[in-house]
Amino acid sequence: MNTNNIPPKNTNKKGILLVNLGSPKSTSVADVKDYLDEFLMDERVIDYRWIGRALLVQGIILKTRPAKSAEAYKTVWTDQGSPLIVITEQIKTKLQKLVDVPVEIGMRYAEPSIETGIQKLVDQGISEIVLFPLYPQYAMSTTETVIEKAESVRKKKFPDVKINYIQPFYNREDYVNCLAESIREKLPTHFDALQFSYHGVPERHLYKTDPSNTCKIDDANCINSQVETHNAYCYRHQCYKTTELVIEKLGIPKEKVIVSFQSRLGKDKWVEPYTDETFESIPKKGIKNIAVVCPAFVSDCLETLEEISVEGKEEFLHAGGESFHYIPCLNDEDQWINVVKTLCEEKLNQFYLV
Ligand SMILES: C=CC1=C(C)c2cc3[nH]c(cc4nc(cc5[nH]c(cc1n2)c(C)c5CCC(=O)O)C(CCC(=O)O)=C4C)c(C)c3C=C
Ligand SMILES: [Fe+2]
Ligand SMILES: [Fe+2]
Repeated sequence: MNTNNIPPKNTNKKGILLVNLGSPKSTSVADVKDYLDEFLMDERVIDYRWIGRALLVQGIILKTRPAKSAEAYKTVWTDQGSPLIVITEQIKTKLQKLVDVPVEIGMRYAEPSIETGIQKLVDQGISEIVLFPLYPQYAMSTTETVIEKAESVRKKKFPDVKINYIQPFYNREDYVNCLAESIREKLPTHFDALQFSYHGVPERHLYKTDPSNTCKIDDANCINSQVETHNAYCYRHQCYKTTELVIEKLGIPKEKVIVSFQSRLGKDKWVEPYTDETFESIPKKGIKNIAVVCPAFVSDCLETLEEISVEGKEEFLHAGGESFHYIPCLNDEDQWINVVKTLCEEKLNQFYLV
């Protein structure tokens, strides 16, 4: 019996699961179609009732998009596979050298799945997992669907496993410092504007996930909101907050900064301004030399390497722009891996407190 009031040491084996979005198995049209089917049939991505979602995704989008997306994937694919998965593996390898618990990766869509990742940890005797959704800002279509999926897998297949989830880190000082430093190192000497292009979401998602019902998608009731419950769940607020904190560290005035949202899909209204429209309009306003960074992504992927660095650049130059400088994501930079380590260790320690 423990008589000295010291809690018994928690000797359960612990591990880390890094979770990213996922990519198709290959660049074949069939594999891209399977991937898009799983991704877009997620009710937290296309949030229509099942029948509406199936009509839109399987009846319309999957008829033409897989072929187009497969061509795009071919332009970024590496000998090791999809950049997103290769880079997530690199993050894992570097993190593994810094922590004394096993690290695995899992993808929300396709393979290696979240279930595969948890299974690998369980096979090593682990029963307490820190799961890290690799998204700085919260969104229903990213953080929330990862947690939902992991909980459903856990309940069905691993009921004795405990999972602690790392929360969005969009405003953490260590993350902001590391992003600012990474941008500073890569900024060209001359630029008219630094553009922060975040992945877009439909405006409807913001209303849906706002527990405070106060978001009006404007400055006062979104960007500058002081309502904590709004701020904790508003993707748009968090994107603007990351931007504000990073440019403050960089000492770049607001007037030299553009925030925009990329990769919209379908006919719904998505969060504005749209990145592609910005690329087409700003050269006419005299902004001809830009640097672009994409902080919704921690690892480079199709949406940064093709949509921004190739297509976006073409759009901008075609519209009269003179220089377009893409700033890569944090990928496996050492300072970022240290932030990942700190976030994981904070959550690992919480297992000892319960
Ligand atoms: C970083 C955060 C992301 C959010 C928010 C997000 C929302 C979202 N995405 C789609 C549709 C597509 N996204 C696609 C690719 C893609 N999306 C993200 C991240 C977020 N998505 C990443 C990292 C990637 C790249 C994956 C890769 O393999 O490199 C695609 C597939 C590619 C294509 O066909 O263009 C689609 C489709 C929606 C509808 C949505 C929110 C509702
Ligand atoms: Fe996406
Ligand atoms: Fe908001």
